[in-house]
Amino acid sequence: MHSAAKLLHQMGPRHVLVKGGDLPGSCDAVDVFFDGERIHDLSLPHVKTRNTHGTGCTLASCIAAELAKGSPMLPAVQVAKRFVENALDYSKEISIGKGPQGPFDHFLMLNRKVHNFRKKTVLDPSDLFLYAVTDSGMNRKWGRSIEDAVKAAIEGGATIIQLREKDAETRNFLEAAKSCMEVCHSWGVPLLINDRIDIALACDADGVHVGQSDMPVRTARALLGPEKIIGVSCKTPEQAQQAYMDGADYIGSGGIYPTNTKENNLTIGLEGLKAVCLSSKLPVVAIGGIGISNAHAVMELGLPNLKGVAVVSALFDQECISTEVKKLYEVLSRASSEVK
Ligand SMILES: Cc1ncc(COP(=O)(O)OP(=O)(O)O)c(N)n1
Ligand SMILES: Cc1nc(C(=O)O)sc1CCOP(=O)(O)O
Repeated sequence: MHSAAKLLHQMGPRHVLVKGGDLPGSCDAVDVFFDGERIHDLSLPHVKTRNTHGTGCTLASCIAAELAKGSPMLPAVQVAKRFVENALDYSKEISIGKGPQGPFDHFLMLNRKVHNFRKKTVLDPSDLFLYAVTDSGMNRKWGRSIEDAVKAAIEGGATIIQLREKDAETRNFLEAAKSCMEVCHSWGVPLLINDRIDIALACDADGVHVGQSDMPVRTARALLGPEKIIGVSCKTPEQAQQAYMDGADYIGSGGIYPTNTKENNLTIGLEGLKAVCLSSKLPVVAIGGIGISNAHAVMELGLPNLKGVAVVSALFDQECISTEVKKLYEVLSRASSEVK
């Protein structure tokens, strides 16, 4: 497929997409996209069905529609591929006619609206505006419980919370997570768990945040189901494209600035953040070394899918958490009203 894509490219088109959905013996439908420089293997699970009549036309039309909306080529292809996969899954039980191939339901979106079948949007992207990420070491240093730190962050205006408790013992972590869930839900603020899918399941958290070397997004989705939020860390456009393909709900991208909170963390800077935002349709939250003094510079990039900042030490390594959250909220509000 790679060489076919390269040979086709030599004939003149700027981009080539070779479809591999019907390759025998593969559990994934792998398509190959070539832009003249890089080959991208686009892989989604293969939907087993005889109802495939019309998939090629739908794929091409969906790519054209995304391009018309202003999307670059690769994200347009990825959106179209996801759409076709959803539509195949949706149409797999249809039984019309007796031939070897059945129809693909082209009225998927309409029918979804009629039957209220649309996948629930689990994350409101505006929740990423002021994302507070806890740290057990900082709480210990200031003599606070996780619950008190979370309560103070929410009182100050945090819009989403992540429990990032790297050295907590499982039993203690679970108990704390359960109490934080009560606090968060009484305020209507989503609570995510860093890395630990087991803790998220056990306390019925709103979702998880995973890194590139943690549980893969697709496995996390299979374990958590469609209703939970999954965030994934991305430092490169390739990772951001994959995050969308894998079904993540948002991207955490950093380190924007150097940080003392995470050891040996690669700083990607504002340029790296921009590249990640531009290469994915997913909402993005910036992380790493962000605080009151530099949050404005991040948000003034004015990228439509950059929805907020995620912060650890500038909130939790401080004497009064709620005061720092309030100050940061003001900086972010000012920056976002300026770029609108
Ligand atoms: C919002 C957000 N973005 C990025 C990260 C980093 O996650 P990860 O890469 O898994 O690193 P650790 O947090 O596990 O050190 C995050 N936690 N939150
Ligand atoms: C947890 C984390 N992830 C990062 C990434 O770049 O993915 S940077 C980081 C630490 C952020 O802490 P602070 O706000 O104190 O700099």
